[in-house]
Amino acid sequence: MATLALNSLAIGDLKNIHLQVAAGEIVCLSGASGSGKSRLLRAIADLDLHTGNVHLGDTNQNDMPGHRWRSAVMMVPAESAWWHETVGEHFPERSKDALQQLGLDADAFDWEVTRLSSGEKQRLALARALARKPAALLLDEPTANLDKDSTERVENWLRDIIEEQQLPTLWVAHHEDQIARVADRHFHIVDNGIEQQEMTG
Ligand SMILES: Nc1ncnc2c1ncn2[C@@H]1O[C@H](COP(=O)(O)OP(=O)(O)OP(=O)(O)O)[C@@H](O)[C@H]1O
Repeated sequence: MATLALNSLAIGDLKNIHLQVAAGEIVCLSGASGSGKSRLLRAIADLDLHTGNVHLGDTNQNDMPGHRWRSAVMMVPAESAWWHETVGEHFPERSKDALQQLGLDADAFDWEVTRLSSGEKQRLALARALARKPAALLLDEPTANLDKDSTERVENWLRDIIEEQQLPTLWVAHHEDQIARVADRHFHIVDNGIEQQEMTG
């Protein structure tokens, strides 16, 4: 049950970012294309050089080896890389629950990754990330390739897990209606910083 805290974080054009995401809270981040949303997530995941501090609970990002930090503060990028031939090889164990809850065929573990549609890849990337039991989540447009039904199914699945496992979550989203459905708070990138928005609905 930890808070994810950004203090004076700076990367690219984004400067002096301060934000605390509480355990179980979903903070949505929006901004124009190229405004730095993905780079901000990459800085928090310690994938790109940045200045400032990121803490998960009492742990400073700088005090933990990068690979351990990234398995705790798990980023799901918009486009995931797949290292093995079949889907199942990317998972520590073959629990079919997540697949079914995401509306995927229970046999998907045996499929070759190349056979997956972009929407299936996106759902599997989420299932793969959650199977590793992270302590915080960074989601980069997690439903970008999904139709309306799949989007709502994935939103509900994520919200349940985030609540149940009390994961502080930063969720990059473009659509106001999605933000209204999932966000506890919403920030928009303005003038190289983030500005809290009023929640609608
Ligand atoms: N490694 C890098 N070094 C320097 N500049 C970079 C690097 N990666 C991305 N950029 C630039 O930083 C800016 C922000 O990119 P980013 O991918 O974070 O935007 P974004 O807000 O996520 O956009 P979109 O909504 O289109 O995905 C862009 O101008 C991009 O070209």
